Amino acid sequence: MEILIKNGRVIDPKNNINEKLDIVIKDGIISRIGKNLKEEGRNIINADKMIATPGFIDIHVHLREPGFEYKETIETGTMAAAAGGFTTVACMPNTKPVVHSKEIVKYIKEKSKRTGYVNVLIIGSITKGLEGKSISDINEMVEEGIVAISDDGKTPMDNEIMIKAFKEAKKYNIPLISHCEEHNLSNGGSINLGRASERTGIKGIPSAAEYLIVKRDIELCEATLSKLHVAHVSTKESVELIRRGKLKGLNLTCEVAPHHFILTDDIISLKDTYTKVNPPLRTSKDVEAIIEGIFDGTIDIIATDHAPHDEDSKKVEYSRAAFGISGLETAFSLSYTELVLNRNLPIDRLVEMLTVKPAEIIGIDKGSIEIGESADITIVDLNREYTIDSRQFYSKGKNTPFNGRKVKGKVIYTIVGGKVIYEKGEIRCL
Ligand SMILES: NC(=O)N[C@@H](CC(=O)O)C(=O)O
Ligand SMILES: [Zn+2]
Ligand SMILES: [Zn+2]
Repeated sequence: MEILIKNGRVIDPKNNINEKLDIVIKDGIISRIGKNLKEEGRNIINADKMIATPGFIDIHVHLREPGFEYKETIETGTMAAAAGGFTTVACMPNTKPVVHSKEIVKYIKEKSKRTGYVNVLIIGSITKGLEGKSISDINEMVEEGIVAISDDGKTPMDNEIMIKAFKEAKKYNIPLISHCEEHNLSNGGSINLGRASERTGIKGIPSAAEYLIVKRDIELCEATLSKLHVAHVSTKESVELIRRGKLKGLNLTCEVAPHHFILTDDIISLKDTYTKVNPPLRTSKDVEAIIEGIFDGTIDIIATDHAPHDEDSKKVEYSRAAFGISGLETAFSLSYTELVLNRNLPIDRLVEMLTVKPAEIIGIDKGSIEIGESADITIVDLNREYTIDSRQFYSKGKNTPFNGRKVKGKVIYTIVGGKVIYEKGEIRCL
C-alpha cells in the first residue's frame, strides 16, 4: 500500500526546499514529491499545519548493549530514538565488551536488525577496552561497516596512539570522534570548576580539561590530514579553537548537545544528580559562545549524547553518581524552543543540523527527501506545546534535568524505510 503524506511543509535543507508539498512512499522508497497528489488507493497521513523533514540523524548515542542492558537496550534506545524523530542513530562503543573487534560489531548489527526500531550505525573504539594503550582492530571493524572511531567517555592521552589512530581513520576515510578530556585535569571532578563548585563544594573540572585536548587533536588532525569530529563541545575556548581550525581549511567538524546550549551550572545542587554530565554544564559565557558557533556554522550539528542510566547509578552522592543525560526524546523540542523560538535561528538551519550535516560527517547517503531514496521522514507539529515528563520516555533512562520544562514542537510521526514506526505518542510493534 502506498502512503501519501499530505499538505505538510517539506523542509529539506540539502535541496533547499521549504514549501508545502505532498510526498508519496511506495515500497519503502520516496516515489513522488509534488503538489495536490491524488489520494485514491493511498494511505493518507494528514500533515496539514506540520512540517515534514528528513528523518533526524543522531551520531552520538549510547545504546548500552551489550553489557549494560539494565540501563538501555537496542530495543528501548531505538524506541526512544523514534519517539524523538530520529530515524538513524550511531552508537558509541563504551559497552561491555567494548566495541573493539568485528565480533562485537557483528553482534550489534544482528541485534539491531532483530530488535531495532530505527537504523543503527556503529562506532568502533580507538583503543582496545578504551584503555588508551593499543589500537583496536579497526581494519576488520571497517569491513563490518563501522562509520567512525571513538573512545567516547575517555581520551587516549598518549600522542603516539592518537597519531596511529588518526592515520587509521584516514586510511579508511572515516572520522575520528574525539571525547576531549585531559584526565589529569578532570581528575575526579563532577561539575564545572568555578562559582558552582565553590557554592556546592563539589569538585570542579576546569574548562582547560576540554580545550587542551581540542587543541591537541586539531593539531594532530592537521598534521595527519585526517578527519576530526569533536564530540559534545562545552566551552567557549573550544568553539574558538574549532573556528580557527576551520578557517585553516582542516577536515574538522563538531557537535553540541542541547543541554550545553540551554543549561548552565547555576542549576546544580547537591541533590540533583540528573545535572551531572560529561563534559559538565558550564557558564552563561560558554553557552553564548556555543550559540554564536551555531549561528556562524562553527558548530556543525546537534547530537544528543543520549546517555541513559539506571536509578542506582544516579541516586547516590553527587560525586559518585554516573555522568549522563537521557536525551533522545527531548532533543528536537528543546532545540526548536531554544534556538528557533527564543533566539531566531532559521528552522531550515536547525533541520540541517539534525539531518544532512550529520549524514555528511559520517559519510552516509541519508538526510534528505529525494525520489528514489529510502523513506526516512519525520513529521513535527511546531505549534504543539507540552511539558517534558520523563515517566513517558520509552528510554529506560529517566535521567533528564529537563523534567517539567515547557517546550514547543512535538514529533507526531516517525517513518523509517517507509514504515510508520511512531505515531502520536505510540510506538508501532515491529
Ligand atoms: N556524556 C556522559 O556524561 N556520559 C557518557 C559518556 C560520554 O559521552 O562521554 C556515558 O556513556 O554515560
Ligand atoms: Zn564523551
Ligand atoms: Zn557520549
